[in-house]
Parts: sequence; C-alpha cells; structure tokens
Amino acid sequence: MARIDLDGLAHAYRENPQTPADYALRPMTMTWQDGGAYALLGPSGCGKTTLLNIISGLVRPSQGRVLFDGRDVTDLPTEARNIAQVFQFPVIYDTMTVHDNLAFPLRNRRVPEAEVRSRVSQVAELLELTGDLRRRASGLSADMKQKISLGRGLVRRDVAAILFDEPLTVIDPHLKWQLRSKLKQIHHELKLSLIYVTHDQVEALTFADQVVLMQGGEVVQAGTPQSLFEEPEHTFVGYFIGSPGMNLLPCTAVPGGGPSPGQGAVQIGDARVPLDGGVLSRAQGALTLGIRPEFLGCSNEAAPGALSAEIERVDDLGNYKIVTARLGGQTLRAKLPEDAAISAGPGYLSFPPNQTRLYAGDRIVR
Ligand SMILES: Nc1ncnc2c1ncn2[C@@H]1O[C@H](COP(=O)(O)OP(=O)(O)OP(=O)(O)O)[C@@H](O)[C@H]1O
Repeated sequence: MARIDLDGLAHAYRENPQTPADYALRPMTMTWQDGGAYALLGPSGCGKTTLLNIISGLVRPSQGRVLFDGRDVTDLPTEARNIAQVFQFPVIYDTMTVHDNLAFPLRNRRVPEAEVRSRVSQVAELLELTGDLRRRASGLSADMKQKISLGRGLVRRDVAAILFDEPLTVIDPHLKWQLRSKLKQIHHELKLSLIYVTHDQVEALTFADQVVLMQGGEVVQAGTPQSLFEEPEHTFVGYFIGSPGMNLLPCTAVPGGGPSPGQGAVQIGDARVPLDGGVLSRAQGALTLGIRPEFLGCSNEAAPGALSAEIERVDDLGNYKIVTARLGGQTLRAKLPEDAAISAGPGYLSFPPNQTRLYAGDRIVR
C-alpha cells in the first residue's frame, strides 16, 4: 500500500482551457495516507471520476503530478501503477469458478499456490463467499458477481491502492447496506489503502475514515465524517451532508445587537439570533447562518432565549420527527427524537451557540 500525493493536479478535457469553468478538475494539492479509506463524494459531474481516473492512469492530467510513495507515476500506464480497480459493473470470468475468479489476480502475478489458497479463503470469508467457492460464476446473480468483483479487487496484498468507482450501484439495497459495513471491517482487517468514488453520502460516511467532498471540480472539504457533519467549512458541505441538510439562512449582521455586552446578533427578517461578537466582527460580505436540524432546538413551550416561530408541520418518520418551522420569513427544519411531544402551531426555536455557524461568501467564519 502507498501514500498518494496529488501535487498541483488539474485537468481540462478541452484544449487551451482559458477560464476555471473549462477545468473538470481545478488545481488541487493533497496527500492521502497509506492505509487510509478515502471516499470521493459529490454530485454528478463534480469531477470524482476524473480524479479517480488520473490516479489509475486512465486520464493524464493537464497539470501537476501524482506520486505513489514519493515516486512520480504521472506518465505511467495503468498496468505499471500496481493498483486494483473495482467498477460499477461486475468484471469477472463467467466460465471460471468463484475460487478461480478470486485467485486470478494472484495467479496472474505468479503468487505461490499455497498463498493463493490462503488469501482467497480469507477474502471469501470476509465477503461471505466461502460456501460458493466451487460454483461456476455464470449461474450467479448480479449481486453475487459484483461481490466477486469486490473480492478480486481486495485479494492482492501488494497493491499501492484499491480504487472503487461506485461499486455498489447495481447491488440490491439490503445487501448494499451489509457490504458497506463489511468494507469498513475489511479495511481494518486487511489494512488496505482504499479510494472510493460515490455520490451517496450514506455510503461515504459509513465506509470511509476520510471523506473528500467535491463540487464543481474542487475539493470543498476533506476530513472525517464527523468533522464534515459538525464543522462544515462551506455552505455546500452543510447542504450536501446530512438528511435533511443544514438550515442555511441568509442574514445581516447586527454588531452589538445581542442580549449581553460583547455579543452580536444576526437579523433574519424580523427575528434576531444572538451570535458571538468576535465571529461577527470577522465576517465580510454576504452572510448565511447555518444550523443542523439535529441541533436546532424546537418546542411548543417558551424557553429562555428561544425565539418565537410558527411550527408549520410535524412529520413522524418512525425513528425521528422532522419539524418544519417558519422564522423571520424563512423555512427551517428541526430533527427531533421520535418521542418528542411537538405539534403544529405557535412554537419556539433556539440556536445553541456552539452548534450555530456563520458563513461569509459561503466560507465559515471562525
Ligand atoms: N471524456 C470526457 N470528455 C469531456 N468531458 C468530460 C469527459 N469526462 C468527463 N467530462 C466532464 O468533466 C466533468 C467532470 O466529470 P466526472 O465524470 O469526473 O464527474 P463525476 O463527479 O464523476 O460525475 P458522475 O458521478 O456523473 O460520473 C463533467 O462536466 C463531465 O461532463
């Protein structure tokens, strides 16, 4: 396994790119640690596959370098990069047994047969394929075939990294859930460097220990799932991560407008939300207040510091409730426990200071 450095990497599919919009991938420099599980996450067209293909060698970047353990591989073809790849659709040999499919990448590299057997049985066990090893692949379901493709990706010990391009897309939802957690377990047991492209945040957040969130060819934030959830550095991270995403409320600064000395506030329509005076003094440009639905306090009862609001509706979603409320002419959502006593009508919202974020020009202000 290898550390991967992306050094000033950028890519434009068109010749003579002139403006940032001409780039599928805008200049980026970052390091992915040996043995890490990374998810490249973002909406369709944000550049995830382009980045993955540059790492695998399918696309040569227009600018910058890719280094594996300090070695420049930018000009090496895929075969010379020592990586394994798993794609959206199964890539297996139908005429071979499950065992021989899993053994193929090892036998191809002349790994001694005793080691082939031990590694195949280890990977088969992890993927719960042990009982199927003697079956011929041709008769198997699409799900099973994709599991074998995953196994073929995971079977070699000596690869620099394993690259996954939306590998669970064709998998049945129940099995998908199992495989996501399985991949996390496999990552810990086999200590592999994994890079995993997905547009599905649940997939990225369950599987990866580092999530690289992309938008418009740029990395907007890279960090642990927890940091992306708790500390979104950009409004896009707040919006894209979470279900529902962060409440993002355009607002204006009211320096010194808070209830206590040194405290400021922001104005949202006719509502005023107190905010740390220091943060407010560092904010320039268009301001947005951000609070996750999980952290927004919401009740029919008045509480100290809570703001009067209209609770429009309450949706009971089984494990939790989603409250839709109006404050200062804007709509907010709160996520409450399933047993919370709450109903439509007059209500109160509170913004815990340590969970309330201010963004200026979409970037967090600290
Ligand atoms: N071979 C190509 N030629 C020209 N433009 C391309 C090519 N491949 C991708 N693009 C463009 O580059 C941008 C990034 O595409 P890319 O496939 O990397 O995004 P993505 O995040 O992987 O999206 P998806 O999840 O839909 O595959 C898009 O605007 C896309 O239209």
